Amino acid sequence: MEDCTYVIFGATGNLSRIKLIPALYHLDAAGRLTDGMKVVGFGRRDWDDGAWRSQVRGWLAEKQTEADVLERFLARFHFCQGDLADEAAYPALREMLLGENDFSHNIVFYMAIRPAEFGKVSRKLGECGLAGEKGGWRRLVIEKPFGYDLESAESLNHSLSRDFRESQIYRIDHYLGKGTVQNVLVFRFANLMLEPLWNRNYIDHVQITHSESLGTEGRAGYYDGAGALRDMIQSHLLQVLTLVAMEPPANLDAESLRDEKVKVLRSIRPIPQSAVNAHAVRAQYTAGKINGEKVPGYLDEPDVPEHSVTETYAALKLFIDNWRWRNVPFFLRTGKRMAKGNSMVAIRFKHPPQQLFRETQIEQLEPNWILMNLQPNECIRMEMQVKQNGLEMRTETTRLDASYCGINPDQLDAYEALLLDVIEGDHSLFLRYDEVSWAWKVVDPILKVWSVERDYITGYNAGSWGPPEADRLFLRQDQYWRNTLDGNDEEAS
Ligand SMILES: NC(=O)C1=CN([C@@H]2O[C@H](COP(=O)(O)OP(=O)(O)OC[C@H]3O[C@@H](n4cnc5c(N)ncnc54)[C@H](OP(=O)(O)O)[C@@H]3O)[C@@H](O)[C@H]2O)C=CC1
Ligand SMILES: O=C1O[C@H](COP(=O)(O)O)[C@@H](O)[C@H](O)[C@H]1O
Repeated sequence: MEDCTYVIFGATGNLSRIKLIPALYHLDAAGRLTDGMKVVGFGRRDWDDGAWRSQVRGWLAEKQTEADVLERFLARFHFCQGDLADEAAYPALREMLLGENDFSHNIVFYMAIRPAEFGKVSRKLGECGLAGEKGGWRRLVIEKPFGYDLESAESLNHSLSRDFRESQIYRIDHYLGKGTVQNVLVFRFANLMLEPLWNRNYIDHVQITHSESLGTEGRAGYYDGAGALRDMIQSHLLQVLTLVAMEPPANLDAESLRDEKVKVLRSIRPIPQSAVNAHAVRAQYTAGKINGEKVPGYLDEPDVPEHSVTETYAALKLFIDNWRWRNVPFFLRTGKRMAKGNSMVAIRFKHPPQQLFRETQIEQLEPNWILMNLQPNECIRMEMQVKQNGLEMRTETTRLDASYCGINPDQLDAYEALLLDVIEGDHSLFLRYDEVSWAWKVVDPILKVWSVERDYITGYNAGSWGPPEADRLFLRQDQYWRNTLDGNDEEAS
C-alpha cells in the first residue's frame, strides 16, 4: 500500500471523534497503515500539533488502546489551523502538504463538515492547486447527505466536478461498510439454493428496518433540517434495498456492482404526490421511557426549534417494477427513540400452495423467513417449519442461525473498511452519482408533500415501535413487522 496523508476537514467534530479517529487507530493497530501515513486535522481552533495530539489522546482514552501503538499513532497527527471560509487557509494547507511544490504526495481530503460546505471547500482546494493529480493521487471523500433534494444534489455534483474527476470522488455511505450488508451479496450469490426462490414467485414481502433507541445526541442542528427520510432512508436504507433486490453483477468490480444497483433504483415505482399518504408515514417522538428511564420528547431536545414538525420516524412502502420483483412490497422504516436499537432485513416467504398439515390452521402456519440482522449483532437466520413433538402432524417454527451469529468483539467498524478502501482506490462500496440522484428521485415527491403539509405531525411515544398509523397502513392480517431477531410486534408492545 502507498503512503498517503488523510486531511480531515471538521477534525474537531463529532464524526471525527466517534468514527474516523477510532477507525484509523484500529487500522494502525492491525498493521494496515504504512509507516509514512499521516493525518492532518484542519480546524479553526487555535491549536498546534501538540494540542491536536492531546485531544486525540483524550478521545481514545475511552477506548482500549495499546501504549506503543498509541504513541506511533499520535506521531502521525498534525494540525492545520484555519477557517473554512478563509481564503488564506488553503495556501497554508497546501504548503503544509506539498512544501516546495513536491506533488508526489498522495492525499485524501475527508469532508467531515456541514454538507453546505462540501462544494465550497472542494472549489477552494481546486483553486489552490490541491485537486489536480500532477504527481501523487488526490481523493475526495464526501459524507452524507449528498444534497438536500435532487436539485441541490445536482448542483453539488456539478460543483465538485469542476475540480475533481469522478474517479477521485468517494461518496461515502457507511452502511456499505457493515459486515452483514456485504454479506447480503455473499449470501445471495455464493449459494445456489437461494437464487431460484429470490423473486416474486416465492417472496411475499421484504422489510428493511433500522430502529434506534438514541435520540438526536447533540446533532439536532443538522437533524432538524434533515429528518428521518433524508437522514436514513434516502441513503442507507435504499442502499441496503439495492443489494437485496439487485441482479447478479457481471463481476464484483465497482462499475458492475453500481450498474446493477442503479437498475434497481431506476425500477422503483415512482410515488405520485397524490399517493404519498398511501405509501409513506412520518411521525415525531414524544416523551416516553427507554429501558425504564424517562426520556424527553423531540421538541424538548436541545437545539430543536419550538414548533418543529421534523419527522424522527419514517416508513415507506415501495414497489420495484421489474421482472423479478413486480408487486412485492418493500417496507422501509426507521425511527429514533424506538424500543430497541436494531437493524434488520426481513424476507418473508409465501405460504406453501397446499396445506397438508391440517392440524395446524392456515392462519397459524408461520411462513418461512430469512432474517439478516445488521446490528447490534450480525446474524443471518432462517425460520422453517418442522414437526412438533407428539402424535399429531402439527408444525412449529425452528430457527437456523449462521454459526457466526452473536456479539463479536472483533467486529470491524464500517468506517475501518471504507477508510482503507479509499487508500486502496476501491470505489465498490462508494456511491456513483447516478445512484444518489435516483435515490433522490424516489424520496423527492414525499419530501415535497411533507414540506407543504407542515402544520401537524403524528406523535409516537419514545420507547415504542413507532406510530400505530404505520402498522394500519402497511400491515396485512397475516403479516407483522420484524423488529429484532427475537422479537415481533407482540413482544415489543
Ligand atoms: N456525526 C455522525 O454520526 C455522522 C455525521 N455524518 C456527516 O459528517 C459530517 C460532519 O458531521 P458532524 O461531525 O456530526 O458535525 P459537527 O458539527 O460535530 O462537526 C462539524 C465540524 O466542522 C467544523 N467547522 C464548522 N465550521 C467551520 C469553519 N468555519 N471553519 C473550520 N471548521 C469548521 C467544526 O469545528 P468546531 O469544532 O470548531 O466547531 C467541526 O469540527 C456531516 O456532513 C454529517 O452529515 C454522517 C454520518 C454520521
Ligand atoms: O448516518 C447516520 O447514521 C446513524 C446510524 O448509523 P449506525 O451505524 O449507528 O446504524 C444515525 O444515527 C444518524 O442519524 C445518521 O446521520
